[in-house]
Amino acid sequence: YGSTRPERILAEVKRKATRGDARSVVDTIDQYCRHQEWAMNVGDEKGTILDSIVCEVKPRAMLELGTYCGYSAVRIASLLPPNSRLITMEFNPVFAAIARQVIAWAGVEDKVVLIEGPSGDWIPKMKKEFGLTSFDLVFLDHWKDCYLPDTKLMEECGLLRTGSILVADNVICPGAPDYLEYVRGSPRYESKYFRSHLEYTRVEDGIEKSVFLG
Ligand SMILES: O=C(NCCCCc1cc2cnccc2s1)c1cc(-c2ccc(F)cc2)cc(O)c1O
Ligand SMILES: [Mg+2]
Repeated sequence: YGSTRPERILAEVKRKATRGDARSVVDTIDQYCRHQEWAMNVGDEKGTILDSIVCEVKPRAMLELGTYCGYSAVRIASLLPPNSRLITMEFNPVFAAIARQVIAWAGVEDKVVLIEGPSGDWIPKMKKEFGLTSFDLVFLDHWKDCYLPDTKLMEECGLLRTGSILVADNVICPGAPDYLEYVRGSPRYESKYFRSHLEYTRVEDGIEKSVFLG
């Protein structure tokens, strides 16, 4: 029987990473995905860009769309100030089950809430479910054709405030052209592109950072 890629990544984390050491979990996954088998983590190069934005913003309330194995959730959670929380959303229950274990192994489970299901269903009920006013920072890393509709939905649901920051992975590869056109063309956003590469490859990719102006 074949294990899944996320299961093999979890096995590698349990074998090689130090329990409670988020950095070692991140490095173990990067090593494995660079040298053994590619996987769609944001990766070390784009991860460094994400780290710098998280450190600059110091979000109290952060949302991640697209958990996968929990790589970026661990990366982000390890940088969050005390009393802040990352809500990360995953559609695929198999990925979510693996991510919960990776997050626990890294010892950041008290900063992370993992929710399962499609973003379109969850976004309208997040304020009530989590007693939120708005998100300080949102990392978009889920279906690329959902970046734009979900951004509009977050605006409509009042989940963005003046100064909220959107960080979008993969705006070049696989690409999110409609999203890019929107945030770059809208007077309600101040957008900036950080050129990088698709995780573990030489293919061009990048991260778009967009400040909501209200
Ligand atoms: O698809 C990607 N990520 C999204 C997985 C969608 C799952 C979810 C949907 C959904 C809906 N609602 C709530 C939560 C969620 S989670 C992705 C793909 C590549 C890639 C793949 C092949 C390739 F040749 C080149 C790049 C690289 C990346 O960095 C990616 O992030
Ligand atoms: Mg991605």
